[in-house]
Formats: sequence, structure tokens, C-alpha cells
Amino acid sequence: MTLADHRPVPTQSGDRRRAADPLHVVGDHPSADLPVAERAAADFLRALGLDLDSDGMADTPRRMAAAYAELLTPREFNLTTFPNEEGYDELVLARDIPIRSMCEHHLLPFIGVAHVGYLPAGRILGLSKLARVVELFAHGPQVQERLTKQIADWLDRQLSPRGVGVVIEAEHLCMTLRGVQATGSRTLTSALTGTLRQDPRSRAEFLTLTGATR
Ligand SMILES: Nc1nc2c(ncn2[C@@H]2O[C@H](COP(=O)(O)OP(=O)(O)OP(=O)(O)O)[C@@H](O)[C@H]2O)c(=O)[nH]1
Ligand SMILES: [Zn+2]
Repeated sequence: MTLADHRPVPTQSGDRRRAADPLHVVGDHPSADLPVAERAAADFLRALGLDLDSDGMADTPRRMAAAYAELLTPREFNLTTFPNEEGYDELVLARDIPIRSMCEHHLLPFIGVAHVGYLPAGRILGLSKLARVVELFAHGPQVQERLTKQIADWLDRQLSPRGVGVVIEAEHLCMTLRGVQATGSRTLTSALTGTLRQDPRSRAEFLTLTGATR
């Protein structure tokens, strides 16, 4: 199995029992073959004409293999949800969650922020889990559109809320550091479900609070 095969494996659609289990661990357990990755990294760097004999670079293939394995491996977490005992029915929104992912076309990072919110129904989610689900799906080869939608779909399945909204604003290094070198350009994507998608006022409120409409 290659690193690229390791995708986050969120819980299945409609699995209500798991959503209620605070100890349920989300994420899979990829087994990157680091020695093979290290040898491949050495071959790759030499093929690019780099000299690996200097003190500074002798260990670079090992570091490179470890760094990519880290960036492409989702970190597991406990999915903690609570009954919505107070019947809270307004927006829950976590703004400016840092996002670090890898563009699947160049394997260069894209970096930015995610705003993730939902309109609760029967259950609410432990607040830190909004940032953890962003990290879960971000750690792997991605495109920003898919990442945005995966986060929204996952929350929709886990919580069955009245609506979910995700906005991601990110700089793609493949577009700013190299290639077209569009320095300063940031890409904005959004995924809305339920009331946040269908009701114009809820949608406008969410997009205003995230700053996506500025
Ligand atoms: N839609 C989408 N495209 C992305 C994302 N990340 C990178 N890309 C684009 O993927 C495309 C790959 O295009 P190619 O023409 O195969 O690659 P390339 O020759 O390196 O292209 P340039 O980047 O234009 O030099 C580029 O246009 C990238 O900007 C993403 O998250 N979403
Ligand atoms: Zn890219």
C-alpha cells in the first residue's frame, strides 16, 4: 500500500450508535514503509542532481520520508458528542481553524484557515472535534474542494444537524511559490448543507460570520 492510498476512514453513514460513543476513535492506521521511502527519497534527490554526501544532507532522505509520512497520515481522535440537553438551536461556529494540507497534484502544501459550523439538532459535538476533523481530512493528498466537502459531509453524517457550513481559505504553494507564482493569491471554497444551504437568511448569516462575504 502506498502513502497515497491512505485516506481518512470516517465512520459510516447513519451509524448513530458510534456517534454517541465518546470513545469511538476516528481515523485509520496507515503503515508507511519508511525504509523504502527513505531509499526512494535518496534516489529522487540524486536524480535531481543533488549531492547527499555533505553533513547537512546526509540524513535528508530519512527526514524527508518521515516528514512526508507525517503530512500524509491522518491523526486519530476520539469522537465525543453530547446530547443537546438545552435544545441550543443557534449556529455553533469555529472560526480560523488552521489548515495544513498537501495538494495531490504537486505534493506541495496548501495552508490557510477553515471556518466550520453547524446548526445543532439532537446532539452537539465536543468543540475541539471541529478542529480535529479538519486535521483528519487535511492530512493526506487533497484538493481543496474535496477537503471542504468531506468535512461538511462527515459532520452531517455524525451529528444529523439541521445544517453544516464549511469555508476554507488557503494559499496553494504550488501556485504561489512556483509555476504561475501568483503571490498572495488565496482560494476560497465552501460547502453548505441543510438549512444553511437552503434558507437564504441562515446562509447569509453563516457566510457573514465567517467573513467569506467581505
Ligand atoms: N481544483 C484544484 N486545483 C488544484 C488544487 N491544487 C492544485 N491545483 C491545480 O492542479 C493543476 C495541475 O495542473 P497541471 O497542468 O497538470 O500541472 P502544472 O503543469 O504543474 O501546472 P501549473 O501549476 O499551471 O504550472 C494546477 O492548475 C494547480 O493549480 C486544488 O486544491 N483544487
Ligand atoms: Zn499543487
